[in-house]
Amino acid sequence: MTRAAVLGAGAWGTTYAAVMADAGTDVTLWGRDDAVVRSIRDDRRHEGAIPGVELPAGIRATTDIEEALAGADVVAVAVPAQHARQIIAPFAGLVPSGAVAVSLMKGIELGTHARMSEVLAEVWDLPAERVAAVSGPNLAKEIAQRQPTATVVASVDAEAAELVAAATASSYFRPYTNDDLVGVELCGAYKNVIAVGVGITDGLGFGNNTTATVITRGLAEITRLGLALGSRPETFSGLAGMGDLIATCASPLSRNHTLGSHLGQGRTLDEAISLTRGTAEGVKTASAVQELARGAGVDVPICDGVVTMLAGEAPVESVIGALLSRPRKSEVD
Ligand SMILES: NC(=O)C1=CN([C@@H]2O[C@H](COP(=O)(O)OP(=O)(O)OC[C@H]3O[C@@H](n4cnc5c(N)ncnc54)[C@H](O)[C@@H]3O)[C@@H](O)[C@H]2O)C=CC1
Ligand SMILES: O=C(CO)COP(=O)(O)O
Repeated sequence: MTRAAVLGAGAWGTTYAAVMADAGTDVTLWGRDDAVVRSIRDDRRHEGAIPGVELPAGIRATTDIEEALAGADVVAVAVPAQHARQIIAPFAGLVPSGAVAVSLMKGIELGTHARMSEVLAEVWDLPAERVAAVSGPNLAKEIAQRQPTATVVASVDAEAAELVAAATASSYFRPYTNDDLVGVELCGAYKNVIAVGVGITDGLGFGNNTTATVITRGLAEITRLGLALGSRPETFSGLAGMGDLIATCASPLSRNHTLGSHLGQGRTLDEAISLTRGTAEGVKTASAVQELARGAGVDVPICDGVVTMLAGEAPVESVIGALLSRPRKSEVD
């Protein structure tokens, strides 16, 4: 039986541990908060992150990192992307050699522009074939209720991807594998920026045409940047690309979408953050993606607009006006 550790007992770490337990994997969930861990262990609940859900009996929960990592074949990490490096660094000597480290996170690190699997590999000194990322249309609350969905397990190593896929496959969760790690991670991080943008237009009261336009042109710029970074074109029309954009940009469960809609309704960024429960990665990742795109010489107008609106540097209406009045061009260039 595969043994797994999931680090980070927020909405996604807890849900992913539940998926693993339902898939028959021997899973231990590590969290820093004693009360949360006790509630998961004793009451099979995490009301703060996934209210109303009874977790499977198979999840062990602990605040003891050594206990969580002992003998793990798979180590999955779900903490806020901008803090991941600092959170996981102390565990370097405890990750079993040969384990596959999996990023469940959807962000790009500010300053370094590193993808989260790169952070795991660097901090834990892992070879590329022991690193993977999971990304797709995976709103935690729906999955915790065992609603059907699919996801993508990406790794340059087919065996590593298959190990992770097998450890999570169940009657409601279908993992596909993909060797385009760069593309899959870029999609997961960048869709959060686009979801903030869609949220803003929702908050302004615009309808489905606007949503579809931002999603579609958002996908065009994600694809443009991804291809410049060496990704495969097919990844962007897949589950991690179009699939996750649809889920996140359409759902009120999305924290990025929710945060954007508060901004569109005229709230400040601080107000929007405090009204949005949980981690909205798009806020910091927007600047990281913008810098990454500048370095690659790629035009990312929606991301630029989101960065400007998040910084409060111009009224949202004028940023949208500027986007619409850019010089006309061919759709397919
Ligand atoms: N919630 C969702 O539907 C999904 C989230 N993700 C990604 O998963 C990542 C985590 O998101 P969520 O679990 O939703 O966020 P969350 O805000 O629900 O939970 C974050 C967790 O990280 C923990 N944490 C923060 N600082 C810590 C520290 N210093 N040491 C230990 N733990 C610490 C918090 O206590 C919390 O339990 C993000 O990158 C997000 O984009 C990916 C797919 C779905
Ligand atoms: O990644 C997600 C769905 O796939 C969750 O989106 P939010 O982080 O915006 O809630």
